[in-house]
Amino acid sequence: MPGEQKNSFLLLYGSQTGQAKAIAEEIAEKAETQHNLKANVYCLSQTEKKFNIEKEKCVVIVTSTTGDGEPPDTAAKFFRRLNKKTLQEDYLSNINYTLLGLGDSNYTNFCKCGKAVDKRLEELGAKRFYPSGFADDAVGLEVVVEPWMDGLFPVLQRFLGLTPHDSESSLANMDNKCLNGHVKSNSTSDDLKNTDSVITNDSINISDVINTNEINSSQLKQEISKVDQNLAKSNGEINKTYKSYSEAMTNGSDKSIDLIDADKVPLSVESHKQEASLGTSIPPLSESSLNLPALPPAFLHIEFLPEESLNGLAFPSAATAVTMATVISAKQLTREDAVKRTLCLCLDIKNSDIKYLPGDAVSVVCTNSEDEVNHLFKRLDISHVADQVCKFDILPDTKKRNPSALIRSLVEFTTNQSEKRRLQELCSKQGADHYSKFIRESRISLLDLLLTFPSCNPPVERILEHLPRLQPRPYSVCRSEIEGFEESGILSKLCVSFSRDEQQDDLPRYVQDNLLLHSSEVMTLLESDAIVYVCGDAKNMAKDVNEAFLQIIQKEREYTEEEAKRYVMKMRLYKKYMEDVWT
Ligand SMILES: Cc1cc2nc3c(=O)[nH]c(=O)nc-3n(C[C@H](O)[C@H](O)[C@H](O)COP(=O)(O)O)c2cc1C
Repeated sequence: MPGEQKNSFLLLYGSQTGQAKAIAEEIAEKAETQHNLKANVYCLSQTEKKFNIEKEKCVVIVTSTTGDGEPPDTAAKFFRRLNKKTLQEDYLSNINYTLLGLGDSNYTNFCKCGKAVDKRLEELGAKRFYPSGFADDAVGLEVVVEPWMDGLFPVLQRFLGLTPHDSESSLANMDNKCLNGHVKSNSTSDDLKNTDSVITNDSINISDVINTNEINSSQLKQEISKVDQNLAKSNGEINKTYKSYSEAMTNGSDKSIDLIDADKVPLSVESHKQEASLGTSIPPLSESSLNLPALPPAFLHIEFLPEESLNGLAFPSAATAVTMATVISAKQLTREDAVKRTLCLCLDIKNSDIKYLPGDAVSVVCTNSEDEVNHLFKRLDISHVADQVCKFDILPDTKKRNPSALIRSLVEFTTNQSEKRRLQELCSKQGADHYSKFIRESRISLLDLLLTFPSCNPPVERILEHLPRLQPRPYSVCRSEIEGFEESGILSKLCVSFSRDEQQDDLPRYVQDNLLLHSSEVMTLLESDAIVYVCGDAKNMAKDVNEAFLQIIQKEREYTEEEAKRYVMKMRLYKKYMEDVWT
């Protein structure tokens, strides 16, 4: 834009739940602090107010996809403007852009919004100065985001005519037009079993793990005594990342090994040798060819607390203190052959202060298995302090609280050279595929990693930097009270669907069936300014409900599918179609 600094570029984000925004902010921060670049960051909703894309020279867009392949609410206006049929073919011929799409391959329309914007920009003459990337939440956004971001800066510097700090552009590594994080197959135990041909002497296998009883813990002990600290018996937090090794490695195979109960180990070693090999087929890389992410400084400090301060720590989002409830009955709602079992649990909260209304959410705090926690304590050699209470603090002068990627941070604490090498490979750009396959898709946990790399002995603070807090599980409160609303006239009509109950075939099983059954009434309501609230499962219910509305509009008003879609899109835009959905 006229008057802009030479090193500046426009950075736009479209975000529904905050991830694209956070990534855009990270790009802006890195651009400024590490690459002498200046990002002018705006939400896509600020189109025409803060920026006019057609007047820009260099634009970076980060956008997610929501609903059933829809743009985030904040990007809807931008999206509509961009899709105007009246725009000339060369409308954006002056701009140069790149795009990072966020999505989730569990959804049918993976990264639909990012892909549509990318395509439309190209159609309107915009030039892609750096390959667009599409990151998949199902396997971890970082698998694509990190290398994409790393490669972006040198290209931006060159593009803006600045001297790059690092002329080594990763463009060379990106021979595709787009960097696509959509993982097509799921890595299973079979994938791992079938790696015979690639197992080398370098491979790390389970027999190494199990036979290595001697863990070098001196470093850890040193670290612990240095900060004179205790560890809380925060088993939830410590244990959150643990998935049983057997689950991760053999995926339900009857040969599965049981690491859950430490006392039940020793494990059946031989039959699992191959399953446990991690990333063995990465071609040998020279030290200098490994492009590892920089390791940020540690930021966590641990402090003793007196015994009496145990418990009472509220969850940030909780409206009440955590209280104990007794399960007084449990009834299975689903049939025996149902894919998923649903239970109706009755909890006794007589002795608690909890009061609730329909619409509130009650969260259940599920603890982790004590055995798993103990196993991790044992591996970290901290069992002797595990029952003591402690407080974590971010060290003063910490600029950024994001830890480095877990595996990257483990490298420096690994003494065995071949293990170290394997970890380095797994966190290098070149090892990204293997990271996806052997770590992320196989759902390898922290404990799995530590067991697989026995010479890796990180101090506990570095581990804690990576562990997410144990999250409470929210359940919506609903009571039969709502029927009272109908009786008292607050509700003029109530239609309910009980999809899991045994019922006659001709009755509407799902909410979408009920909508279609009342098609004409629903259409009348839509036209009299009704607001639709959709709440629940995103993948099936919200998608099918959206489809039911499209059908109703087409049927009742003889609209084409395109027109019906525009109708619903408009409702979304004017907040007449609201979703609170999750997967
Ligand atoms: C309700 C909902 C619907 C979603 N629909 C899609 C979809 O249709 N296609 C897709 O690729 N990802 C979909 N996603 C995944 C998001 O795009 C992905 O999680 C992304 O990282 C979210 O970024 P944001 O926080 O910036 O919105 C959906 C996520 C949610 C919560």
